[in-house]
Amino acid sequence: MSQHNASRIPFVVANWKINKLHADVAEFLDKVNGKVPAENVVETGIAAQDLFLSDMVRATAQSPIHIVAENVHWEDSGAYTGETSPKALKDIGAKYVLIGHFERRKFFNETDSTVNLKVTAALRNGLRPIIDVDEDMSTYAQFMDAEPSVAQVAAALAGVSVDQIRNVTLAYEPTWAIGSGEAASAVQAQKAAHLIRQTLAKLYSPVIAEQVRVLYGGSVTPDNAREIMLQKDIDGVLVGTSALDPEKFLQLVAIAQDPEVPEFNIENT
Ligand SMILES: O=C(CO)COP(=O)(O)O
Repeated sequence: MSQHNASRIPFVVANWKINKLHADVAEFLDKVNGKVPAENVVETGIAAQDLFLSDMVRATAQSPIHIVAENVHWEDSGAYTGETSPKALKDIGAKYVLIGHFERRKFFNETDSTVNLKVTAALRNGLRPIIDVDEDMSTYAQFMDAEPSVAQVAAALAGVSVDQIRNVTLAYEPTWAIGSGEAASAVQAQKAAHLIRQTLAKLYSPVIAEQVRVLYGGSVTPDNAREIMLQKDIDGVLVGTSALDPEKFLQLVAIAQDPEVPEFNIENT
């Protein structure tokens, strides 16, 4: 993982989806504040519902944890009832935004073209996109061609400049692994991350491809994270269920910090 390139600091991102209430958010942050490493060692982010983000920015003001939105609109302002402006997210102190998550594609009709509009809107406003690319079982069979993932990467990044790509993180999340308890194997995840990196090399350059972070997401737990994070092209994890638990979140961060260490002891944090 990141030891291969200094710009690829390991990154652990929690995606809470819509699973926490106000009091749960405060309790979680109380438990992890002061226990995550500096952001030049492991970067950490927590994605939550928009309505909690301002409170979370305040609660983590003294912490390196970054606050992540789960979605964003592609226009900065205007008559778009119910949407969230990228300008407003930047204004409240959000740093990253998830774009193109499989659940957004499945339940809210997001397409490659709306993903691309959102990516460019985020970058225009100084937000860093974490772009999800997925793959379903039927395409996995022809995985070495892996056109869907490759096509999603290319479509999401249309119009993204060489300067902007440095602020982009990609996340490979196979649809069948999300919430299923069945993560991709480390080898499968590595193959996909490598393919994403090859796509970046074609779109930009081999040097840039080595500088962009690629995460894995889908049923990551403290038990399987170590092997996944040891893979050469994987720079971190995007975690749903396990990251609802503050202790597991801290375990994942500790693994990202040093995946070679076999056992993590929470007492040592
Ligand atoms: O969707 C995910 C992260 O974005 C993964 O969710 P799970 O970790 O619950 O599989």
